[in-house]
Amino acid sequence: MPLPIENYALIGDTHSAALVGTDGSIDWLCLPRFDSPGVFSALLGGPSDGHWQLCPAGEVTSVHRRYRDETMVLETDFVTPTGRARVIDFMPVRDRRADVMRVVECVDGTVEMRMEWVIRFDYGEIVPWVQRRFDADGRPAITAIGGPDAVCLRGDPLPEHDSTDHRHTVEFTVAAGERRTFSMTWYPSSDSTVPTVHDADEQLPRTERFWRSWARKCKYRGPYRAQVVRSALTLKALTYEPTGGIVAAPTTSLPEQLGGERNWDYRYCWLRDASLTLRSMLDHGYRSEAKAWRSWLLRSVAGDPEDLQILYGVAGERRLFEWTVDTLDGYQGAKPVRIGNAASGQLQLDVYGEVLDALHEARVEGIKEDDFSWPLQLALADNLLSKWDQPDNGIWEVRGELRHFTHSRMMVWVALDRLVQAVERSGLPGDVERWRTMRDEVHEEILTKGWNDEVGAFTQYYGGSTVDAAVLLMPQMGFLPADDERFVSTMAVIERELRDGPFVKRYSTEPTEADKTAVDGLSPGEGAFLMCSFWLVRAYAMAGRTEEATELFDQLLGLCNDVGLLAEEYDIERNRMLGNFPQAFSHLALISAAQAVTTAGAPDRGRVPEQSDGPGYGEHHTR
Ligand SMILES: OC[C@H]1O[C@H](O[C@H]2O[C@H](CO)[C@@H](O)[C@H](O)[C@H]2O)[C@H](O)[C@@H](O)[C@@H]1O
Repeated sequence: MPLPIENYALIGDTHSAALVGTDGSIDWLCLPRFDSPGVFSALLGGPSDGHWQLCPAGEVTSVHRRYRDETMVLETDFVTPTGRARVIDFMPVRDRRADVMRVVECVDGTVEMRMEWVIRFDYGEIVPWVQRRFDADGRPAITAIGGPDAVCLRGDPLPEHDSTDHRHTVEFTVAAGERRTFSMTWYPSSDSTVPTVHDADEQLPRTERFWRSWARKCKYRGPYRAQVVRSALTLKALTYEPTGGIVAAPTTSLPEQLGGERNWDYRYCWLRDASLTLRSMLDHGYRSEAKAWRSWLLRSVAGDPEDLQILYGVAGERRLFEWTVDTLDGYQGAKPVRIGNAASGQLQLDVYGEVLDALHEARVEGIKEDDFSWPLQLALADNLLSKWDQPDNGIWEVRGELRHFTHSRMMVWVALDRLVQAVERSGLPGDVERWRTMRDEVHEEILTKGWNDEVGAFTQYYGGSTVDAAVLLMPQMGFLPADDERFVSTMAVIERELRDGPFVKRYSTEPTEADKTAVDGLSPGEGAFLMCSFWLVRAYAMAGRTEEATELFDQLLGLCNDVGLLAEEYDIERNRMLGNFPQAFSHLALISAAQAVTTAGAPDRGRVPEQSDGPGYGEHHTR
């Protein structure tokens, strides 16, 4: 049985990433890319679907783990009755191959360790052909080959094969001061030679230097620096370095409802998620990531703008057909396990607003347009104008009826507004008269059709009677000021209908009296959506409700797991994380809320160097 989601930590090499449990087991890893088939898929089934466990053989009295300061190098300390062993896990920043390295150190006493390595390619389907061989340097290795993939395992001692269930296991003892290293390297099965081993003593400091130098660039200097940097590191770990694409999360099918069907594959680049990530990186000094993402975007959407998709593969791939892995039981039984994402074929008008807003922000930050980037925005504008008034699937990618979602309409306004600003402020060429007229028409339309007098709020969609947390973005996007009485009233309805303690649901998944069909076309029930809570923090801060903003933000920080990570959603009743993990949405929203709280409390804060004295993880977990 896989662990609770919050018991995992992430290691990565900006090509792919692995989840390591508090039990020392790597239960999720896809190689060579984020969206490649899993080589360890125990997370979505059981141990026999592939995992790599390294932990004490006997009783463990406690486990403590942390990232090595501002890096993605994980340290897990296992305390046992006979001593304390430390496992250091990391993925060296890549040159041409993919490695996972695990170092065991005995901190004190003596500890009997156990390693179990179960390698399965293609999401648990392929039991590979395993051999003991020697690499080019004559060192012993175990190689596993299946289809296009091969891996080799090195270390001392190497595990023994158990032919009954195709596991490899070994036990060994470490005494205080002793150290053992293990590594697993992925390579194409067509390579005839086994790659030589990389030296952990070189790779560890090199990997640490990479992450530290990246973290040092973060401009945020307020009381929440530790949490902001951890979130920024997580976003960087979700970036596919060769192309600049950013995945929404490194996992698929971690359920939004335990045992439920709301299981989706997030190992792709959503224009929405990536645009929001880019904005948050730009706000904190990461210009080169912003430029790389812009290039990814330009390449991905190049071609006929009519064919614009709302998500792409990490290298810009368009075919992301959704299918299910029926041989996997799903995370703690939540079936199906989905690969690919059918949302790629949806119409989501808000995406135009998010993309044009992020590119506007890049311009404001001094990233110049080039021969490709402004013509592309003009093409996006033409494309939007050909469909701007159609009903769509909305930000939440509903699989029910298409509607005029108020948030989508607002983001159409954002798209037009940023185009107008490009001409007015940056002197770029464009049909500004037309855009300005349409922008003002859409504004008026939302104020009329999105507003419901009886409810006293902007509703989820035109003609509806329920609310949606996405409307909290109105002041942030510049659509209405935070003290506008219609927004203040909408915020009150959202607090009443969707808020429970620090948690905010994105919308109600229950059918209503007025509308018998659940808006998302799925069976009811899901967790609270963490990004929505961070939006509320920001809305409070913008409305001058500083104390409420700070209090809510501190409570939300308390929901982060012991190493500062957040999933997409939270199960309020069971006090557990839900959904794909860690999710870019949650972390980018944390960064943006931290900035809002910091500057709302003291407008000159946020850029002033000072010591981090904010609350730590897990310290404010109250409802
Ligand atoms: O709620 C149903 C939809 O759920 C997923 O979409 C969510 O994740 C996306 C990636 O983070 C995000 O952009 C979107 O706003 C979220 O609602 C899933 O990917 C969809 O296929 C599914 O219909």
